[in-house]
Amino acid sequence: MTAPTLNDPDLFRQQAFIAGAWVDADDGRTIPVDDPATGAIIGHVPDCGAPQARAAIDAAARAQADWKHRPPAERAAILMAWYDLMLEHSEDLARIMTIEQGKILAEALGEVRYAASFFKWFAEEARRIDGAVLAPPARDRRILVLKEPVGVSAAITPWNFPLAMITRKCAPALAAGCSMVIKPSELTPFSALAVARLGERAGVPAGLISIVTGMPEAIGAELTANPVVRKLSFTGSTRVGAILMRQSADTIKRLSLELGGNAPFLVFDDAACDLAVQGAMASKFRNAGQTCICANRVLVQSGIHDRFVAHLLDAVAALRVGSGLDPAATLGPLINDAAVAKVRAHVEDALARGARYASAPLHVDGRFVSPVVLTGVTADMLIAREETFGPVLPVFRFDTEEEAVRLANATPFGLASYFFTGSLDRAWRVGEALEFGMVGLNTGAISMESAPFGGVKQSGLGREGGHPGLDEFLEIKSFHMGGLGSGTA
Ligand SMILES: NC(=O)c1ccc[n+]([C@@H]2O[C@H](COP(=O)([O-])OP(=O)(O)OC[C@H]3O[C@@H](n4cnc5c(N)ncnc54)[C@H](O)[C@@H]3O)[C@@H](O)[C@H]2O)c1
Ligand SMILES: O=C[C@H](O)CS(=O)(=O)O
Repeated sequence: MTAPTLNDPDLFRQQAFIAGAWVDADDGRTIPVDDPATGAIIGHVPDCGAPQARAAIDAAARAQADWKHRPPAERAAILMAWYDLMLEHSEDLARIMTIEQGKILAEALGEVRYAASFFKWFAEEARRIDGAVLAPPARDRRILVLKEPVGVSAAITPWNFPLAMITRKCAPALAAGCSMVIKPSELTPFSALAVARLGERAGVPAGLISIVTGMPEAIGAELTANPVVRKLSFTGSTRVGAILMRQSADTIKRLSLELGGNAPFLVFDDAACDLAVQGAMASKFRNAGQTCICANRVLVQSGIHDRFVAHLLDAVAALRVGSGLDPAATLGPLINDAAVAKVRAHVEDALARGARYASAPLHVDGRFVSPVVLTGVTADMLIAREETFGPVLPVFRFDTEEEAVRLANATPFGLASYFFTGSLDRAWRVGEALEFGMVGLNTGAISMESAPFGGVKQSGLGREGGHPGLDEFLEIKSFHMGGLGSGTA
């Protein structure tokens, strides 16, 4: 076993965090976790089942009964202490993330800061959860609109951003006065356990959050069926999101679903070419292409196509594939062998249907995959219809704006989209015509704690981040007072 070398070894936890205690699985079973770069086992976590998930839910209910009455300033102070501890331990958190998920250390550090920012932003907002007093409908009536915490919430999170996808849920939940039971991906549990340890140090009350590690089906079944859980926040594939939605129906849970994407990236003739190349590189190759919002289809207008591709190839040629711990690397390994197989299948299918390599051909070494640019890509190819989730940039050619928007929208997904143009008129037309939850105009960077993040169609329900992210954990109560002034009140 090759556990990460840390400044604070206490942050590398190989036990689940349930009801304020660090525990093994009831039956002692564990799950190995490997380093995507080497395949070496870095450690094991408990394979907890439904009973331990139930214990976490019961503890969350007990803790939330008090937490919801804590003054917002007290809740905010704990979230800010958690924020400070995340930044203080950012190097260790990044190292754990790189070793279990594979992303290059610089990106892991970026994720730690991005993840921590949700604690700060929602600590500030915890003090501003106000309701309303309505204009009285009659002399003897008064109506208050109260905002109250949903109650016990659950979160199920993916492997590709193992810290940010947790804090993007946990921060608003606690700010709103809720508690949360978290099931991280079995592929990247150590980041979740480390941030829970810091939460414990920050003063998060015992039981308010739990990290239940283990294979997903049994834990997920409990989190979705247990009526004490009033809210499920899921980030992951659309396939699993649909399963969880069905499983949550019997108890009518509030749902936040952050699901898959198939982002179009449009480059019009009047775009600033270098800016568009920078945007494509930032969007496509972050986390080796393993992000829900990365450019999955790059559509380039005929007049700029060849110039854009030429500049793009220069930028791609500068990428360096290697271990995330190698300071010279800019592309880490993919998460597992299945991810590599999907990338290979997409490239082979595209080539078989007429696409061509513009870059060097695909080269695979274990889970290290070379960056590839394909041209002559068309809508009938797998790479156009599915998330590739790897460092392959497919270039489509289009002639008219109408054709570009039609092609962009021709997907059941609607998460992120991007377009580059120098025309203000086109910016409004295309920005409003794109059927996606998020649009980047002349930028490939659209993730920040203050802006609502989420998708339409089969990319999900609800939003995370910003004020909508807080509303996901609040209920509205209309409080009607009658008989006032009658001497009976
Ligand atoms: N929209 C977003 O914000 C966002 C962010 C990150 C990732 N994603 C999407 O997530 C996917 C990649 O992440 P992934 O491979 O971890 O997704 P995944 O759906 O395979 O797994 C996500 C989580 O769900 C759990 N899970 C799997 N099957 C389950 C079941 N039957 N019951 C309960 N839980 C179950 C997993 O253990 C994991 O914790 C991609 O599609 C990506 O687009 C979306
Ligand atoms: O993979 C999806 C993540 O939500 C991307 S980001 O961390 O929000 O940029």
